[in-house]
Parts: sequence; C-alpha cells; structure tokens
Amino acid sequence: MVKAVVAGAAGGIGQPLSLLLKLNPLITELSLYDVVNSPGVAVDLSHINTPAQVKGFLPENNGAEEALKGADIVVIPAGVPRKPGMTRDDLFVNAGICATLAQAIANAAPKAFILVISNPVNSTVPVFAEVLKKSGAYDPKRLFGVTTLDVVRAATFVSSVVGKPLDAPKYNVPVVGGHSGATILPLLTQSEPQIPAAILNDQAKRDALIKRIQFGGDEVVEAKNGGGSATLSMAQAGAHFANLVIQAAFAGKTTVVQSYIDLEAAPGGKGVQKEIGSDLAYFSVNVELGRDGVQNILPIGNIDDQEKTLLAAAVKELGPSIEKGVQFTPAPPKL
Ligand SMILES: NC(=O)C1=CN([C@@H]2O[C@H](COP(=O)(O)OP(=O)(O)OC[C@H]3O[C@@H](n4cnc5c(N)ncnc54)[C@H](O)[C@@H]3O)[C@@H](O)[C@H]2O)C=CC1
Ligand SMILES: O=C([O-])CC(=O)C(=O)O
Repeated sequence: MVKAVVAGAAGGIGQPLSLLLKLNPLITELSLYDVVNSPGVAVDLSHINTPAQVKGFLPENNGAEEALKGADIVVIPAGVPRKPGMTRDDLFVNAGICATLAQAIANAAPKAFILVISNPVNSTVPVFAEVLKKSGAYDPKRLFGVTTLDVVRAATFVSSVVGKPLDAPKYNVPVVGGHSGATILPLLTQSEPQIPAAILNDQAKRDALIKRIQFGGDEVVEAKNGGGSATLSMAQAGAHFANLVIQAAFAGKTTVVQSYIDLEAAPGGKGVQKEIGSDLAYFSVNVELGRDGVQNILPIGNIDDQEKTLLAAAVKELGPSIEKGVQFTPAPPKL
C-alpha cells in the first residue's frame, strides 16, 4: 500500500506525471493537489482501471494537508516554468510556493519521501530543507532534488552522437552536480556502454555533446517559444525516479541513481566533498536508494582533466544558489 501525492498536479508536468503514477501498480492511493483544476484531473484519471484510488484537492478546507495526510511519497512540480531568455535562477519566485508546501508536508506527512521538481532545484531543495528543519521534520535521507531529466537527456544525446539512437535505453551516462547550465556535469568518461575514444578525443564533438546536455532545457524552452519548458520528458523522468524510490523503500529493490541531495544524508557525503574539493552542502551524486531513502552516497569516481575543469565550474556556480535557498525567509502567512 503506497500513497503518492502530486503537488502542482494540474500543470504541464503535473498532469502527465499523475497519469504515469496512476499507471504504477505499486501505488494504491494517489492524491492530486493544485491551486486550480486538480479535481477535474483526478476524476479523469480515476476512470483508468489500475489500483490507485485518485482524489483531487484544492487549497480550500486545508486541502494541501488533507491531500498529504498519510503520504509515503510527494512529488512536486508546482511553480512557474521558464520563458525564452530566462535562467532557472529567474524562477526563484517559486521559493515561496516550495516553502508553503514544505510546511504542509511537515505538518501532515513528515515521514514522506519528498521529490522536488520545481525550479531552481539548486535553491528550492535547500528551501525545503530549511522549512522542514524549523518544524523538526527534516530527514535528509528523504529529500531529493529530481535531476533525472539530465540523465535521461545524456543517454539520448550520447546514443545519438555515437550513431546508435535505437540503443538510447541501454545507455547509462551519470550526471552529477546541480540542475542548471554549468552546474550540470555529465560524466562522459563513465558512460556505459563506453563512448568510442574517437568521439571523446574529438574536442569539438565532445564540447557540443556536453553543451547539449547542460542546456537541453533551453532547447525545449526555445522550441515551445513562450509556451513553457519540458513537461512530457520531465513527467517521464519524474515518474521513473519516483518508481525507483518506491521500489527501494517498499519492494526491497536497491538501485543507484543520481539525485541532488544534502551530503549529510549518509556518511559517503564527506568523501564526495573531498572529491569535489569543497564543503558544499548539496550536490547531485550517486545515491544508493534503500528502505529509508538515501542508503549510501557513492563516490563520483574517476574523471578526466576536462571533467575536473567542469567540476570546478559547477562547484563555483552552485555555492551561491545553495546559499540563496538556505537564506530564503518565507513571507508570513496571510491572516
Ligand atoms: N527538475 C527538472 O528537471 C525540471 C523542472 N521543471 C520545473 O517544474 C515546474 C513546473 O513546470 P510546469 O509543470 O511546466 O509548469 P505549469 O505552470 O504548467 O504548472 C505548474 C502548476 O503548479 C501549480 N501551482 C502554483 N502554485 C501552487 C501551489 N502553491 N501549490 C500547488 N500547486 C501550485 C499551478 O497551478 C500549475 O498547475 C517549473 O518550476 C519548472 O521550471 C521543469 C522541467 C524540468
Ligand atoms: O529548462 C527548464 O527551465 C526546465 C528544466 O529544468 C529542464 O528542462 O531541465
């Protein structure tokens, strides 16, 4: 019996994400929360003959906490998306929404796994952590910034450059760091299957591949031309990540994935701080998922000189974004 909640469920990501979660046979209860339209989305999904019992909630009558009561996992794509010309940092307006949702989770579902999709992830994850800490409900093992779309894109773009696009599902290219531009660090040298040396040693090809993975989000923002950012690919990535968290917690199936987490979540975080030469509190790392969420933080491992240079750039850009999230003070609630 697993209860999942989507916050921001009526949005561009929220709707297809809710659909994919409704199709997950491990989920028995699915609550959809949004400030608009969630009851309609819920009734629509509720006609699908899979186990999950779907209900929609609006803010009225303490709807957020009603939706969250007893949740095992909360997935959060609530907030404004980018338009062309904006950076993810321009979305820091979403911090207030994140703080409100964090408080509702602290009150109603303090043991839930929390998967943060809302941008800027580099800052919104620290916002969640700070609010949860103030309520005594913070468990760093259970808070995840969802960076899965970067991993999904890396597999797709690498398989294409290698000339094997039909093998995209077989590719595993770890992506560490954060979730914006230069903080996104694809580890091409660790790709499985390996990328042929002829491509890795072709500097122009390699640079183009890295840039495409780092700025894949912009590609979608520009193509949608004012109509928002990635929604369908994000929904797939988010539902996949949620499924891995659920499988590890409730079906005993441990896996290793990358996610943006508090490096204090498990002892291995100290080792990563040594590898990155910084005491950054948050980083997207190789996470072993288990019953309680983050079971182990694994090393980044061997990287080459170019990756070391990119790592230094990622660390430099991440510091201020983390600090901005940590320092954010939510506005007092309206009386
Ligand atoms: N982590 C990642 O890799 C990615 C993150 N994103 C981010 O996800 C977020 C959502 O993107 P879209 O779904 O395209 O936006 P959208 O505007 O289509 O949907 C956002 C939804 O959030 C709802 N919402 C607003 N305030 C709320 C609140 N206080 N509580 C609950 N729901 C609330 C809105 O009513 C709307 O339905 C954006 O911040 C975007 O940048 C997008 C793609 C990838
Ligand atoms: O680019 C954006 O604003 C949305 C996002 O995070 C992504 O697609 O990776």
